[in-house]
Amino acid sequence: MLAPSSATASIRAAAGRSAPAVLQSLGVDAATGLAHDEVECRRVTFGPNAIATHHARVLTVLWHQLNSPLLGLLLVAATASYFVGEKSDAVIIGLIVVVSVGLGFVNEYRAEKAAASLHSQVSHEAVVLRDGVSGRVDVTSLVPGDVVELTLGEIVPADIRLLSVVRLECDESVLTGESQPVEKTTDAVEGTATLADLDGCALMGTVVHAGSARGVVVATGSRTEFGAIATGLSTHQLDTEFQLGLRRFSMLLVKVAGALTGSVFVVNVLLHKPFLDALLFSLAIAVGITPQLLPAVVSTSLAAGSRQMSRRKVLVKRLVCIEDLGDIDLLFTDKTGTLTAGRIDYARAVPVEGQRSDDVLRWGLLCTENVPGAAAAVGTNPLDQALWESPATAAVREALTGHAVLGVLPFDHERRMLSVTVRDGDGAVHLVTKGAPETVLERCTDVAPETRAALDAEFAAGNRVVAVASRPVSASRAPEPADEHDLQLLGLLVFLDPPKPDAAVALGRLARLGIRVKVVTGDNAVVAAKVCSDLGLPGDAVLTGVDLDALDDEHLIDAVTATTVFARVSPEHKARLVRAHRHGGGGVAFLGDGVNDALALHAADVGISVDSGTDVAKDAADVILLEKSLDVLADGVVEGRRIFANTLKYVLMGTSSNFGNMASAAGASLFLPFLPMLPSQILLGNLLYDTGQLAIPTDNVDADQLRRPSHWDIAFIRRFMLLFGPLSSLFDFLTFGVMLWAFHAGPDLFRSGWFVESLATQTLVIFAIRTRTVPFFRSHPSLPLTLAALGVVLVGAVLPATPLAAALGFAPLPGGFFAALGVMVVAYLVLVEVGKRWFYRAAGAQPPVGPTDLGQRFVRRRAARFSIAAPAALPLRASSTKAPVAGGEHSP
Ligand SMILES: Nc1ncnc2c1ncn2[C@@H]1O[C@H](COP(=O)(O)OP(=O)(O)OP(=O)(O)O)[C@@H](O)[C@H]1O
Ligand SMILES: [Mg+2]
Repeated sequence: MLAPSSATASIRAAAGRSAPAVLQSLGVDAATGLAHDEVECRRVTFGPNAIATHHARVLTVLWHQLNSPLLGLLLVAATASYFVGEKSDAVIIGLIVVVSVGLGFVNEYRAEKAAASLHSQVSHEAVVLRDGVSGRVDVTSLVPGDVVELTLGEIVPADIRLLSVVRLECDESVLTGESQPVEKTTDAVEGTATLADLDGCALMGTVVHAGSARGVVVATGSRTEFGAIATGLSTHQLDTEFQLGLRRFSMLLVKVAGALTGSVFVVNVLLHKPFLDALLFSLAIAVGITPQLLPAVVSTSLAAGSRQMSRRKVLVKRLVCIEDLGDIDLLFTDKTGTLTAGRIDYARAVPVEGQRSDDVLRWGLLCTENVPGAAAAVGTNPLDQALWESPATAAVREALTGHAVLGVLPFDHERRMLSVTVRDGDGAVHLVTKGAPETVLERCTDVAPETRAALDAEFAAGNRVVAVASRPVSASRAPEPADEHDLQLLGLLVFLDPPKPDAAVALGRLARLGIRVKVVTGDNAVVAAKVCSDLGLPGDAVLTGVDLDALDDEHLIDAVTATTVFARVSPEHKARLVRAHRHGGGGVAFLGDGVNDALALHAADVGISVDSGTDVAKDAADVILLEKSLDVLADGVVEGRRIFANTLKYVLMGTSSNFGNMASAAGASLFLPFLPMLPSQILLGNLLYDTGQLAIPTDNVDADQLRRPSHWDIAFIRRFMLLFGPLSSLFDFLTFGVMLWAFHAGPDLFRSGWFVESLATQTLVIFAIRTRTVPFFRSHPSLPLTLAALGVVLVGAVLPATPLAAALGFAPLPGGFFAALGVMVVAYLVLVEVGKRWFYRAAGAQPPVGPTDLGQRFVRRRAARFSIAAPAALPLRASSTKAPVAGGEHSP
C-alpha cells in the first residue's frame, strides 16, 4: 500500500530518479496503468486531486458575517447596557443586528450557491490509462500512479514524472515566473534542483506549450508544487480584483471610522455624557460607515448576472469572468465559424495536368488522421470532416476498400500538413501529403505555372484550399517530417466557407461597444484578407506568421497595433500576439475553438470558446458561448457592463452619502447637549437603507455607460466620496438648524427629524447617482428600484407617527417639517446634479487606469480547475489553517 508520505510523494524526489524506478515505487505498469480498484483505494488514501472547494458552506458564510470586531463590540456594549441601562434600547439593537446579519448571510449564501453551481457545470478532464484502456476522466479524480497523456494546450493536471516525450515544452510561468517555455526530457536530474530545473517532470498548473508526452502522476492536490502556492486561495469568494480593491478600500474606511468614532467617544465622555450611551453611539456610527454588505452585494449582483448571461447563451465558468468580459476592449478571433459560416463544404478537386479529379480526391480522403478502415468516424478536423461527409465524395469513398493506411504523421498547426503511407490495391506503397498549399508546393519537384495561377484564383475568391501530393516509397513505416520532400503535386481540393451574413452587423455592434476586433487565422493571407474586406474589416495590411517571426518583442507591439488581420499563424503566434497586446493595459479577449487556439486562450485576460469547440479549447476558456457568433459575444459584453454599472452604483452610494451621514452624526454629537440620534436609530436607518439598495441589480443602465469598457477604479470612487460625502453632510447640518431653531426640538423630535431627513436624502440620491445624465430624470430607473427607494423613504417618514415610535424613541413630526424636508431634498438633488456635471467633466480628463495585473490572477484561474464540491474531503495540507489570501491585505 502506498502511503502519502512515501518518498515518491514529492515531485522533486521523483525528478532525481529514473522513470522506471519511479514507476516501480508507485506500483504501476506503464503499459496498462492502474487497475480501477487500486485507483479507488488510492483515492481514499490521497483524497481528490483538488486544492480548493467550491462548496457553499453555511457556517463559513455565517462566520463571514459575524467576523467583525465592530459587531462583537456592539453586541457586548448592548448586553452591558441591557443590565445597567435602557433594556428596550438594547433589545432593539440586538434585533436590528440580527436582521442585518441575516440579510448579509442570505445574500452571500445565495451568491456562493450560484458560484458553486457554475463550478459544477464545468469539468476539466485529463486523458488517463487505467486497466489498459485510455479514457477521459475528471482531473480531480487522478491519483498518484495514474498514467496520463499530455497534449498541446492542456493544463498539466498533476505533478508528473515524464515517461516519454515528443518535443514537449511547458510554459511554467505560473510557478517560476519564467516566460520562456521549458523543453522537457525524460532524464533524471542530478543533485538538488530548483523548480525550474525539473526537466524530467511536468508540473501541475503549467501549460503544454508544444509537443506531447506520457507520464506518471507522482503528487496530487495540495501535495503538488502548484498546490503549495495555491492552497488556501479561496476560488469562489472575493475572487475579483475589484473585490480585493474594495476590501482594501473598506479597510481604509474602517480606519477612518475608527479614528472618527474613537475621538467622538472620547469627546463625549469628556463632555460628561453617559459612558455606555457614548460607547454605543460611537459603535453604531462605526457600523454604519463600514460597508459590510458591499462584498456580499457585489457577489450577489454577479450571481444574478451569471443567470442573465446564461439566458443570453453565454456561460461563465466563474463569477469573476462577468466583470472581465465587460472590461474587454480588444478581441482576437479566429476566422472559421466566427466570420465565416463555419459549415465548410467540399466544392471540387482541381487536378494538375495529367491527373484525374477522382484520384486527387481519393488520396485526399486517405490522407487524414482517421484510423484506416475507410468509413471510420472522422476526427475533429473540420476540413477532413467536410471531405468525408460530403455527398460529392461518396462514390470515391466506396472505392477505397483496396487501400491500406500503414502509418500516419498527424496534422500539426506548425507544419500545416499531414502525411500518410498507403498501400494501394496493387501493393505499391505511397507517401501522401496533404496540407496548406504554400507548404506542400515547397516540397514538390515541379509545379506548373497554370497550377499556381489556379491556386491564386481560388485564394482570391476567398476559398479554402489544400494541396495533395505524393511519391512512391519503399519502407512501409509511418512517415516522418524528413520524408516530406520531392513530392509530385496531384492537385488541389477546394472548400467553400463563405462569410457569415450577419457577421458584418455584429462587427459593427462590437465597434460601437468600443471593442477593436483583430482576426488571427491559420488560413492563407489572401483568403483572410478577402473574407475580412467582405465584412468591412480593413484587410489590406496582413501580417503572416513569417512576418511575426522576423519581429522582436519591441517592434512587434508597434507593428501589431496597426494591423487587423494575421494569417498563417501558428498556435504560438496567436499566444504571442495576445501577450503583446496585454501590455497595452486594456482587457484582451481571445475567441477560438480549435486545439491551435488553446495557448492564446490561456494567455488572454478572457478566453472565450464555443460549446461546439474542441475539449482543449473549452477547457482553456473562461467563457463558453452556446453559439459561435459575435452577436452572442456582444450580448455577453453588454450584460457584463450592465452588471458592472449597477454594482458600481452601490459602491458610490455606500461610500458617499452614507459616509457623509455618519460624519455629520459624529460632528453633531460634539455641540449638541444630547446624542443626535440613538444608536438603535442609527442602526435602524442603516438597515432600511440597505434593504432599499437590494433592488439596484434590477436597474436600467444608460446606453452611454455600456459603450465603454468597464474598469474598476478605486481612485475614482475615493474622489467621488470626497466630493459627495461633504455635500450630504451640508444638508444634515441644515436639518440640525431647522430642527433646533425653527421647531425648537427636544431630543426625540430632533432625532425623528434627522432620522427622516438622512434616510430620505441618502436613499433618494440613488436617482441622481445611478446616471451620468444631467438632469437625472431624463434617464429612467427600473420600477422595482423606484418602488424600493420610495417605499423606504415612506416607511421612514411614517415611523415617528406609528405606535412603534415610543419604543424607538421617536416623536411625531409637525407638518411644517415635511414642507422643509421637501425643499431640502430638492435643493440637495439639484446640488448633486451640479456637482455631478463638474465631477464627470473633471473625471473625463483623468487618464483611464488599466487593470493592475496580478500574477495571482492566473494562479487563481488555474486553481479553479482543481476544485471539488465535497466539503470535507480535502485531506492534509488542503485543510491547513493558512488564512485565505483574499481575506486581507497580506497577500504574498
Ligand atoms: N486536415 C487537413 N489537411 C490538410 N491541411 C489542413 C488540414 N487542416 C488544416 N489544414 C491546413 O492548415 C491550415 C491552417 O489550419 P489551422 O487549423 O491552423 O487554422 P484554422 O483553424 O483553419 O484557422 P482559424 O484559426 O481561422 O480557425 C489550413 O488553412 C489548411 O491549409
Ligand atoms: Mg480554427
